[in-house]
Amino acid sequence: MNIFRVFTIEAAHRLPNVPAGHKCARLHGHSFRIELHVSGEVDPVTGWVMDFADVKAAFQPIYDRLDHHYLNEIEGLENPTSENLARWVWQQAKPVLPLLAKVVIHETCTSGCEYRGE
Ligand SMILES: Nc1nc2c(c(=O)[nH]1)N=C([C@H](O)[C@H](O)COP(=O)(O)OP(=O)(O)OP(=O)(O)O)CN2
Ligand SMILES: [Zn+2]
Repeated sequence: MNIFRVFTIEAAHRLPNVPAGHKCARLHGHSFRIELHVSGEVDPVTGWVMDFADVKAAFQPIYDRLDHHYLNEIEGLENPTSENLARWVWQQAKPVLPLLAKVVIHETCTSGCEYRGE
């Protein structure tokens, strides 16, 4: 069974390695939507894989590093594309959420990526 919890962060970034003149080289911001997907067996007593509240609690310190921050200043996010953000979130969250199965980043309403840790 797969469960998920959705988080929204407000954050600024710029992409340092895009071609000259690319709009994303300029400082701008997004309301990034971050989905954490957790997979496991449904416990027959609780009826859940894990408590959504425990997903939230595990992610909170990571969330606090991202929300209302300039992503480029965060170690490991010097080039904060959606892809690199997904991998960074995975690397931070997997140790505290061992059942983590997928990270989905929505950078805008229409663009984003999925990462399963490969
Ligand atoms: N593969 C990726 N491509 C782009 C990324 C990225 O992280 N990975 N990021 C950007 C920019 O940060 C940009 O802010 C988002 O891109 P885009 O979807 O083009 O944004 P718009 O909302 O401006 O799209 P329009 O439909 O053109 O208005 C760029 N590419
Ligand atoms: Zn952007």
